[in-house]
Parts: sequence; C-alpha cells; structure tokens
Amino acid sequence: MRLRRRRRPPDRPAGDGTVLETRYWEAHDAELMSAGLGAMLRQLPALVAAALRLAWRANRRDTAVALGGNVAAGVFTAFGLLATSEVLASLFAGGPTPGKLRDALPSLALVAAAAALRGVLLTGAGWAQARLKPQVERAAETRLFELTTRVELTAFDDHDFHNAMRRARDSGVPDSATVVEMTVTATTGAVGVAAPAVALGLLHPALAPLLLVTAVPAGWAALRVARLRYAAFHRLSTARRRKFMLSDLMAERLPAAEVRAFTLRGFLLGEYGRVAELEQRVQVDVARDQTRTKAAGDLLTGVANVAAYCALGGMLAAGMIPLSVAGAAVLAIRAGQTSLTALVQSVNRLYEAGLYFGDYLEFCELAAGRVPPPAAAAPPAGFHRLTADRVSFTYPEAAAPALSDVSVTVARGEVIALVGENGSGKTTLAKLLAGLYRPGAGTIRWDETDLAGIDGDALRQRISVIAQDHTRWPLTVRENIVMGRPVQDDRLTEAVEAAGADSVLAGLPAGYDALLDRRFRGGHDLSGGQWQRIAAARGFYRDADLVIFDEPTSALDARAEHALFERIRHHAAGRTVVLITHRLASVRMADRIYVLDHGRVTENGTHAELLRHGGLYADLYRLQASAYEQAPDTEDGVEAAAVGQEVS
Ligand SMILES: Nc1ncnc2c1ncn2[C@@H]1O[C@H](COP(=O)(O)OP(=O)(O)OP(=O)(O)O)[C@@H](O)[C@H]1O
Repeated sequence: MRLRRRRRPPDRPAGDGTVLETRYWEAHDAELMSAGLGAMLRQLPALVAAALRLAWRANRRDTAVALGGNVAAGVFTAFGLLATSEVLASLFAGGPTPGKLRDALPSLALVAAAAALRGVLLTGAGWAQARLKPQVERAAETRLFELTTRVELTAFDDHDFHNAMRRARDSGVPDSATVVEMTVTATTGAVGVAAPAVALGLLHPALAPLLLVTAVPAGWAALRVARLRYAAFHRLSTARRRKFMLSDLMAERLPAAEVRAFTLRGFLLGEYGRVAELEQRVQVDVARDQTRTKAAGDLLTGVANVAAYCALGGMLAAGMIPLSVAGAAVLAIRAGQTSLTALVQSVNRLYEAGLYFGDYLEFCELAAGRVPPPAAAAPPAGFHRLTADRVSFTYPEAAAPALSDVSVTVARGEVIALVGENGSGKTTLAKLLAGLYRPGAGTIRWDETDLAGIDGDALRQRISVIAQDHTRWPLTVRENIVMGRPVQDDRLTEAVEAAGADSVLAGLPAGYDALLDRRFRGGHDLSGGQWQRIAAARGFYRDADLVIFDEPTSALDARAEHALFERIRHHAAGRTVVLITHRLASVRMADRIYVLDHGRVTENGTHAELLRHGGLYADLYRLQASAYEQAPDTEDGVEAAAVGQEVS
C-alpha cells in the first residue's frame, strides 16, 4: 500500500521569532504530509484488506472466528430490535394488562434468546481477537527482522532507509496488531450500526437516514484529529531519532565517562533542548488544531442529534409511524449511536494506526527491494587464488569513490597486508573482499568464479571477518567466540590460546559462561585489549577459507601484539589472511603488502621491495622506526632500532 505524499513546508519560526535552523539530518526531504482526508478514506478498504491478509497469515481460525462471530452477533442484534418492536406493539395495544403481557411473552422470549446468543458470539469473537493480536505482532516483527538482517549492508548507510526502518520498527510493528484489532472492532461497530439501521429500515424506510445524519460530524472530526497527529509524527521522525541518540549519550553507562572527561554536558543539553523545542512546538501546534477540530465536531454532532429527534417527533405527529415503532426507533437509534461511537473511535484508531502500518508495509517493500537477488550458484569449494580486479566502490550519497580501480591478488596460504593512511580505503576493500559490499565496477573472483553470481550468505560462511569496530556482543564468552556455530571444545580452546584470550578467561570466575554485559546482574565488562582478544578468538574459531583481520592489535600491549601476529602467520597455513594494520613493524611478515592512498593501490610488493622503492610505505615505515630509535633503551626500542638499521 502506497501513501501519496507532498512536500512538507520549511520549519516555521519558533515562538520567540528566531528561525530554528534545520540541519541536514532533520531535513524531511521526503517526509511529507500524507494525502488529503478523502484520499485517506479511500485507502481504508486497501488497509483493511492488508490487515486481514496479515491476520489470515498469522492465524486463519482466530481471524475467521473473530470476524464471523461479530457479524453473526450483529444479525441477532437486528433480530432482537425487531422482536422488541413486537413486544412494544403488544404492550401498547388495548386491553387488560395481564393479557397484554401474555401476548408479549413469545416476543420477549425471542428478545432474551437473541441477547443470549449475541453475548455468546461476542465472547467467542472477543477471545479469538485477543489471541490474534500477539500473533499478528509477532508475524509483523518477524517479517521486519527477516528483511533488516538480509538487506544489503549499504542500506544502513542510507538516511531515508534508516528513517523508514525506524518508523516501521517503532510504530509500524505495534500498529500492525492495532490495525488488525481495529479492523475487527470496526467490523463489530459497523455491524452494530448496520443492524439497527436495517431494523429501522424495516420498521419504516424513512427512519434509517436519521442514523446517518448523526454519524457524519463525529466521523469527520475523529478522522481529522488522527490525520493531524500522524502528520506531526511524520514530521518529527528525524528529530525524535536525534533525541533518542542524545538521551542515550546523556543517560547510558558507556559514554558517561567521556561526557564528563570532555565536559560535554552543556553541549549535549543544548542540542537536546534544540531538538526538544522543535518537538514541543510541533506538538503544541497539533494540540491546538486538534482541540479546534474536536470542538467543531462536538457542536455539529449536537445539532445533528437535535435534528434527528425532531424528525422522529414530526413523523410520529404526522401519523407516519405508530408509537411502538417510534419507541423501537428510539432504542435502535440509541443502540446505533453507541455502536457508532465505537465504530468512529475504531475507524479513527484504524485510520491512525493504518498510516503507521502503511509505513511498515512501505518499508517492507523498500527493504525487499534492497535484498540482494537470490544467486543460483553456491561458492566454489575454496580457492587457490583470490583476485580483486579493477574494483571501484562509492558509498551511497558519497561525493567521491572510496575505492578506484583497485587490483589485488592473494594465493591460498598467503598473508597480504593492506596499509595506508586513515581513510585510504583499507576497510572498504576488506569489506568488498568479504562479500559485505558488492563492487560498483570490476570483479572479485575466487579462481575464475566471479563472486557477483554467488549466494552472499553461503559465501560469508566461508569467510571470517574481525572488524576494526567489532561488536561487543552482550552474550557469554563462549557465545562471543563461536558466534552461532556449533561448539567444539578443542577448537574453542585453540582459538582462545591463539588469540591470547586464555588470560582473559582466567580472570572470569564463570569462565566461558561469563556474561559480557554489565547491564545484567553478574555481568562483566572487559578492557579494550581484552575485548580485542575475544574478537580475535572469533576469527581463529571460524574455519574459513579467507580470514580478514582489520586492526586486530590496535588495543593490544606490545607482547600480545607480537604473539598475535605470529599466530596469524601460522593460521594462514591452508587459508588466506588479509591483514589491515598501522603497525608496520608487524607488516614485514606479510607475503605481499598493498599500499592504498586515496582509494587507489599506489604500491605493492614485499617489505624489502617497498623499502627499496622508496614510496609512501618507506616513508611511513621510517617515520615509525625513527620514533623507536629515539628511545633505544626500551625493549621495544631495541628491536625497533634494529628495524631502523634494516631500513636505513
Ligand atoms: N559507511 C560509509 N559511508 C560513507 N563513506 C564511508 C563509509 N565508510 C567509510 N567511508 C569513507 O570511505 C573512505 C575510506 O574509508 P575506509 O574506512 O575504507 O578507510 P581506512 O583506510 O580503513 O581508514 P582507517 O585507517 O581510518 O581505518 C573514507 O573517505 C571514509 O570517510
């Protein structure tokens, strides 16, 4: 289901006359008020159909019982009203009271039976409806996460995608259940209005329109109020995301130390105030417009009610209807109005939730379009040579390519190192080699097989990536290392020893079962270097053809760093290792070094070849070596001094 949208006008000046500058992350470039009221009403059938499809998929029986029970209850309502009219006719007839009561008894029995059956049906339908709600929410959420975990990685760099995902997650999923619930409730309300309307029509054709007259103003007001609320939500979606981010920074444990160390309090509170003011201003505007709309709706409903009862009185006075029919009509209009109020409220809620549900459906469509197409081919059984051939890549919305015309070759059993200054493209290249991004141009091949035609998930089963900004999973040590793979104790011990994480485990009383999250009782936190060892153990545990270590030692002490590079060299036997590091002394052990500069490979060769070449690598290497030469009395300095001699 697609909502038609129009551009949102620029933010208006704040109350004090200053213009609240809209920053780029707040620019609702595509955030737009939805279509007009009429168009929204026209969307209701599509919305109801989508809700019913969702409910049907979640549980057919409960959906059928919830809807069928309500419709059948409506039939008994109409039946009960007609029987009531018969009861009244018997009571208003001439003759002695005992006789009138006796005559009314059969109709009274019908009224009681209809009420009892209606009650049973409504109870059954209500129970089915209550069961349906969590099932629908679960189905919607599962669909969302199936998509968010499958979309291409670049989607997460896309502002519009991120906003759409936030709206779908925060409101779309809960409102999918609301939409189903309100569809059933609205059906109940509609049947509850239709039944008296039919009963009124049967009593006298001129009575049915009276119900409609009282419906229009209340319905208009409720729908307009919902539309105003939705427009505000849509407009504030980016600001709210920023506010959540700021509140996390001000009230979470992790950034708490830096907030103090950098005395960020004033800055953060200022930013928060700016966003909160925008939010408050929009909310107050909306509340004012809603109050006006509600007041107008109440006034018009009152006028319509007076008109309906005057018409009824007129018909009675003109002898168009007998007193028993007028009495039944009053009851029917009352019953109809009660159901009408429920109908308007549920349509109102359905309409509002439907807009968020529309966001959810749109996001699912958007995300499905960003799921890589299914690739027929499975990855080959390993490779002898991995080749990146004239590869280029540009991040979404980026002005310049992160990689241009990059070619890299690495054989099985080799270690290659990617070096270069910050932002030169090393991590991007590693992500392309890992199949996390697809190149915009050029090819990545395992032997002669182009990875573009290979199933991404199957490929990544064969690759191990230890990212520079690896995730600190709030799981146990064991789960943090095996990462969803079957637990093999021998392998686990080997991986932990290779990464030097055995010393980390020694400090945790619960060992592999220790929970690495301080937010939970009994949870532990680790130092940066300790976390890095756990992350490295992940890389060693996974039996992969290609292992990528991106800055695996940035937080390690010198001894651990040296040991880890030794283990990486050893680990490459039978595999291929891509190593990214700024520690050039350790890079010497690589079989080949690629130097990246502004997204291009500018040099490649062995350590000795690159030093002889005298380019960027030699410059960077000498710079690092000279830093150690100035402190030759330390253990590292002695080694580095030796390195320095080799350099010179
Ligand atoms: N998700 C992203 N979206 C847009 N641009 C990005 C993204 N990630 C990286 N870039 C840009 O791509 C370029 C290459 O970044 P990359 O992370 O590959 O560099 P790097 O060589 O690994 O840097 P470092 O040594 O600092 O880790 C940089 O200009 C960076 O700003």
